[in-house]
Amino acid sequence: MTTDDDARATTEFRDVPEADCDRALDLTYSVFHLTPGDKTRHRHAGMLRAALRVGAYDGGQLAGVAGAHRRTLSVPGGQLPCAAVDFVSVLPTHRRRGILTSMMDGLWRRCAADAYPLACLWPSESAIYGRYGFGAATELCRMEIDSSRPLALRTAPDSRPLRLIDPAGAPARLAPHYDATLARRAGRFTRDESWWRCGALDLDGASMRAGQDGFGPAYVVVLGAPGETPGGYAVYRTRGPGGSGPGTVRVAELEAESGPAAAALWSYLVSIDLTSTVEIQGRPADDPLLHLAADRDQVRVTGQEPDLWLRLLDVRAALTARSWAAPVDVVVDLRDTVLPANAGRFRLTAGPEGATWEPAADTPDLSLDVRELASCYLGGTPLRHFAHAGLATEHTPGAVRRLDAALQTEWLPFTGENH
Ligand SMILES: CC(=O)SCCNC(=O)CCNC(=O)[C@H](O)C(C)(C)COP(=O)(O)OP(=O)(O)OC[C@H]1O[C@@H](n2cnc3c(N)ncnc32)[C@H](O)[C@@H]1OP(=O)(O)O
Repeated sequence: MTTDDDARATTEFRDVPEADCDRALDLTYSVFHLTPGDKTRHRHAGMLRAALRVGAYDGGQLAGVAGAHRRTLSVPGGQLPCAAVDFVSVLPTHRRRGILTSMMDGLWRRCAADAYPLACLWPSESAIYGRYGFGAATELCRMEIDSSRPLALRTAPDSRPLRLIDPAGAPARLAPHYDATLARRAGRFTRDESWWRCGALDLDGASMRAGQDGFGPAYVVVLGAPGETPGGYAVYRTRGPGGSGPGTVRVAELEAESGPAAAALWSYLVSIDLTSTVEIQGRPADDPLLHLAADRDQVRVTGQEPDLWLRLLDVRAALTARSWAAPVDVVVDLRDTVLPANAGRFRLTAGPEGATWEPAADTPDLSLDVRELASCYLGGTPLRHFAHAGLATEHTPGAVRRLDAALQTEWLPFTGENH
């Protein structure tokens, strides 16, 4: 008989060669109970081939796989390389034997070799990844607008023309506008042509949902005259009234340079004939829509949930790369049981000119875990929320307040890519 211990001893953890990518995809589809079409599989195969990949081999069998896309994330005041963990799968016959934990160790070694200071993911279940030092770092709100009547506004809409443009040409038109938003909000990914194609626009119709939810292809509406950088845009799909419910406009993405620009785009989306609901899949909690709507009963927040989870792989690199809203000088006892190089007592000296994070022998002002630091890093959850929950300890009165003032950002971080 083979015991679990024997099985772990015989499992080998190593990089997954390109030749095994098909097997890795089969494993992923089986554990996620998916039967994708050819287009979807082709897209995923391209993404997996371009990713960092580690696998668990039990004899000739691929028992586990984990990948990480090479991406760049906006952080306050800049951008940093970020390994976006994905495709995490372990055969049901091999679960709960530590395979995921060993694969994460393998991924961290690959990330260190490629100098990734950050990693991130969207968990399938929230209970899994805190143990590896991930903390929820951005949140999204789901919203709904009653569009059986025009949108009542407190902000006069931008009067520039609205135009529908060909989605195929949209990446080139929208990219400069989207790129400008990266400086405003942390937690967003830079996009190349292929991420534009497979994200909100789904130009190849290769998303798992394509054609299955009654919604048609993506439409792109832009604010502004031809030849100008748009003052804003929205990407949306529609479903007419019928068996599946009321006519619905489903908004995948909306970016606007100002309140009036947002007002113009939301008014348009609410005014589309034969629809009576605008369903908004993910917006930041500080979305101006909640204030420019004159009748808040017309705009409902239907859910608020964690979005992107972040891991600070190299705490010094992460802290010294971001901008700081106020001066702070605190000594922090940082716990990191997974990556001990981050752990210890450090003095953070930060302010508008930059930051240092150096080993210190002084009495600590604060104690916290790297998981909580990750949740605060982009300016999302303030540290005081964790202190109130007993998850961070203030030894010097006022230390949490001072660190929160320094971490604060004008706009909440937002990702809004994976819904
Ligand atoms: C970013 C992404 O790709 S998210 C996708 C994650 N994948 C899935 O959900 C697909 C289906 N599930 C699986 O493939 C596997 O069950 C996995 C990947 C979730 C877990 O793999 P395993 O090899 O069983 O995990 P492993 O044995 O290393 O467990 C490590 C720890 O996590 C815990 N854990 C694992 N899965 C879960 C879970 N779903 N919920 C809560 N805890 C969990 C284990 O109990 C263990 O805890 P311990 O350290 O206190 O003992």
